[in-house]
Amino acid sequence: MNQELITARGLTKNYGSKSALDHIDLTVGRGRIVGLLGPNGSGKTTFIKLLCGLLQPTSGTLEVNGNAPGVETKSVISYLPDRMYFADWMKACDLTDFFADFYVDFDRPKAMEMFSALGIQPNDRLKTMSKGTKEKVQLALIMSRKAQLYLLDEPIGGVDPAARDFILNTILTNYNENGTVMLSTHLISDIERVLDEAIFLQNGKVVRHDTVDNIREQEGKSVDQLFREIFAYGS
Ligand SMILES: Nc1ncnc2c1ncn2[C@@H]1O[C@H](COP(=O)(O)OP(=O)(O)OP(=O)(O)O)[C@@H](O)[C@H]1O
Repeated sequence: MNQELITARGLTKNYGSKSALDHIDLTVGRGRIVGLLGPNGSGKTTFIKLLCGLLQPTSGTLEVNGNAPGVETKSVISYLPDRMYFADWMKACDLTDFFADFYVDFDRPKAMEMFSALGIQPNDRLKTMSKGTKEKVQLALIMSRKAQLYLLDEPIGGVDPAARDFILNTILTNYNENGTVMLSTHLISDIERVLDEAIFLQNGKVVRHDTVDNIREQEGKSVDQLFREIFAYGS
């Protein structure tokens, strides 16, 4: 198992004449926490959906664990989409049943523990919860799988700053250590303390992929500062 977890070669995705990802080459190893960073429309969600097998590349190749996204890779990926996909009438505890049925790697006691730490009542229905609480429920479920790759599309967008810290600590302490977490976000200053690596996307191209330590050492600035410079309007 020494191959890279993610390998993209010349990965390109077009929507009609619009190019969302343009000849991406990158590799990501195991046990990493990786930030997928870029302005609106830079291709973050498209990349995540390609990894999940929800979209097919227009050209180039993409592999997770040496396999093109498909049935085999789906069983090792735990995916938090950018919007809620559960029916509103479901209770938090119904969702744990659902996950237990679907995923052999789901750890129900862990999910219940996380619900409790996040102040989520298992018998509450989603429709009675605030947007941020629904996000916490989803994240607790997603992180309670023992997956190899966690793909989190904007996991902390809707939650308050105190909950953000708690969620980031949850990500740090609760995921499978040999697994990799890739998360897209605009809240870079909030998340950069947990990141090992950052991938900067701009107009569907990787403009920088480096470890956070290298960025800090070589640039003498935080990832958030570097992002603001690279993507400054009018620059
Ligand atoms: N279904 C679609 N049909 C046509 N164009 C699309 C579609 N989905 C995305 N795009 C375009 O592809 C580009 C990349 O979109 P994507 O959603 O991957 O970006 P993003 O970095 O996730 O953006 P955001 O930060 O706003 O969520 C954008 O120009 C977007 O308009």
